[in-house]
Amino acid sequence: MKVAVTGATGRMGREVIDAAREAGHEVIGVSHSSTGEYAGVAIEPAEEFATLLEEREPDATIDFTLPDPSVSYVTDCAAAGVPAVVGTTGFSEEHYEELCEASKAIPVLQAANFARGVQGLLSAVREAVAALPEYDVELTETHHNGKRDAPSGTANRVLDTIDETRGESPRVHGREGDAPREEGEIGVHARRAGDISGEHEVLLAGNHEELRLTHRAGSRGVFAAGALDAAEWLAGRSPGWYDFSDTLPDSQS
Ligand SMILES: NC(=O)C1=CN([C@@H]2O[C@H](COP(=O)(O)OP(=O)(O)OC[C@H]3O[C@@H](n4cnc5c(N)ncnc54)[C@H](OP(=O)(O)O)[C@@H]3O)[C@@H](O)[C@H]2O)C=CC1
Ligand SMILES: O=C(O)C1=N[C@H](C(=O)O)C[C@H](O)C1
Repeated sequence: MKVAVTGATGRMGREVIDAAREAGHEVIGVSHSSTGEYAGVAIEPAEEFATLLEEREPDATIDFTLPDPSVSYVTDCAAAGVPAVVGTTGFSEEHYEELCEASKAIPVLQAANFARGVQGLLSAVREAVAALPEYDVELTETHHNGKRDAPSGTANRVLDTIDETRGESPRVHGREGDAPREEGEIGVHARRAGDISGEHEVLLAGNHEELRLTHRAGSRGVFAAGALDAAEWLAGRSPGWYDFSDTLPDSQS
């Protein structure tokens, strides 16, 4: 597969390039900040991305950047007919609308977390919340000190999953003050420290017992591997909006 990697000099961009090279793929790096070479891969300037897509015709693009550049890259992919895998998080509603617009022309797969275990976490959370509707729920996510968006994209996905199961709950971010917990609220806590790749813990408590569901990524390589699998799966698909769960073995599609 020939794959273009945007945000090539970022933490995830470098990780995806390493994984793609390891798997024997042809890689085109794209960066807004530097050109040259990384791991034997030529890094092309972002302003030439649209031309590069037309001339080099990659099978897919993998993007881990920021919301605005991500939407811009995917819009160029739509114009050139190149499938887009998007790992970027922190999108607004307006960003999602633009990504959905692009998905009318090309297949787009956006996922807040490309670790396969997170699909297991989402299923476990759905089941636990359904089985224990009166238990208090608190969510804690922990990431490296360079992460910008909070709560994480994965945390937001977990919160949406809880809402889908037991109805919309008020979210209390980083609780403080002088009042007991309100019934039904969900506490959301974001920690930033060191080089932690990503940890999400859902705590359910009640009836003098606790249930803790935790996913911990051991390295960023986990996300890069999932994104590459998604790109291989997405290449050649029809235009549309796809979820990472669609690519996994027990999926119906
Ligand atoms: N879905 C998942 O599984 C995962 C998602 N993520 C998400 O991926 C995103 C990136 O994370 P991470 O790699 O740690 O972040 P980094 O800050 O390390 O990398 C982001 C890269 O985006 C590019 N960029 C920044 N500003 C601009 C701009 N104005 N125009 C174009 N490109 C720009 C830069 O690369 P360059 O200078 O080369 O252009 C930068 O290095 C985040 O949203 C994070 O939450 C992270 C891990 C896993
Ligand atoms: O920024 C990160 O590093 C990560 N971001 C994703 C998120 O926001 O959920 C996924 C993963 O936890 C790592």
